[in-house]
Amino acid sequence: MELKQVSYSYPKSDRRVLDDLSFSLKPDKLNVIAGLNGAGKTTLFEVMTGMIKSAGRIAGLPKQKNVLYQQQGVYFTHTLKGRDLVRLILHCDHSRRFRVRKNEPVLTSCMNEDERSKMTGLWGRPYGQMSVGERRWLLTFAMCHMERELYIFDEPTSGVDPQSRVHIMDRIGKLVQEAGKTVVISTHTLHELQFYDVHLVLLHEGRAVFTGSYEQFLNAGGSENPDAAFQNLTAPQSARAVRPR
Ligand SMILES: Nc1ncnc2c1ncn2[C@@H]1O[C@H](COP(=O)(O)OP(=O)(O)OP(=O)(O)O)[C@@H](O)[C@H]1O
Repeated sequence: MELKQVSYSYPKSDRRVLDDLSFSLKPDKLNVIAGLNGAGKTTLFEVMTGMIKSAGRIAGLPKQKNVLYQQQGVYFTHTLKGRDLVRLILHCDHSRRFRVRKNEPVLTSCMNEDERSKMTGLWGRPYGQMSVGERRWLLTFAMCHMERELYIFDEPTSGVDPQSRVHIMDRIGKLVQEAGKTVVISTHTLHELQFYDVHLVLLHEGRAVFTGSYEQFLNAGGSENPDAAFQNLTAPQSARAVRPR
C-alpha cells in the first residue's frame, strides 16, 4: 500500500494536518506511525480507512470490509461481559472462523499460559470491572482473530502495564507473520519497538520526516535513546545539534 501526496485539512481550518504525505507500508513488517500529540496519526488512519476524504492517492488499499480499525476509546456499555465482547467481535467477522460458545472461554493453541489465564479470568467479568489494560488486551486479542487484509491499531498499548503490553505487542506481532496481512499501529512508546521488526514512519508537520527500521531511526536521530532520537528528528532544524544524546 502506498500513500502519494495525501493532504487533509479539517473543515473550516486552513491548516493542513496531512501535507503532501507520501510513504509505503510493508506487509512483512510491523508498520509503526509515530509523531507528537496532534501530529495527525489518527487523522491519517481515518483517511486510510475512508472515514474522511483527503486529496492525493492511496494505492493498493483493500476493500473496506477487509480493513480492521481499532480506534482509541470506543465506548462499550459496562454491563457487557468479556464473553459478550469476544462473541460480538468474532460474530462480526465475515470469515466466521470461530464458533464461540457462551460458557467456554476462547482458548486457542497459539495462546501461552498467561494469556489463557487472562482470558479465563475476563470471560465472565463485566467490562466496567476491567482495568484499562485488561480491556485493551481483550479487545485486541479478539480483533486479531478477525480475518482481514489490513489491521490498524491506534495506540494499542497506551495505558497498559508492561506484562499486558508485551502480550498485546506479541499478539500483533503474530499477525504480521501471517501471509497476506498488513499491520499498522501508532504508538508513543518507542522503546518497545526494539524487540520487533518494524517499519517506522515518523509523522511531523504533515509529512513523513523519517521512514525506515528502528536502527536507522536511532542513527538518523543521533541517539541510542529513542525518545532523544524522536526529539532530534522533530525539533526545529536549529535546535537539532544541541539535544541530549
Ligand atoms: N474533528 C476535528 N476538527 C478539527 N481539527 C481536528 C479534528 N480532529 C483532530 N483535529 C486536529 O488535527 C490535528 C491532528 O489530530 P490527530 O488526532 O490526528 O493527532 P494524533 O497524532 O493522533 O494525536 P495524539 O498523539 O494526541 O493521539 C490536531 O491538531 C487536532 O487538533
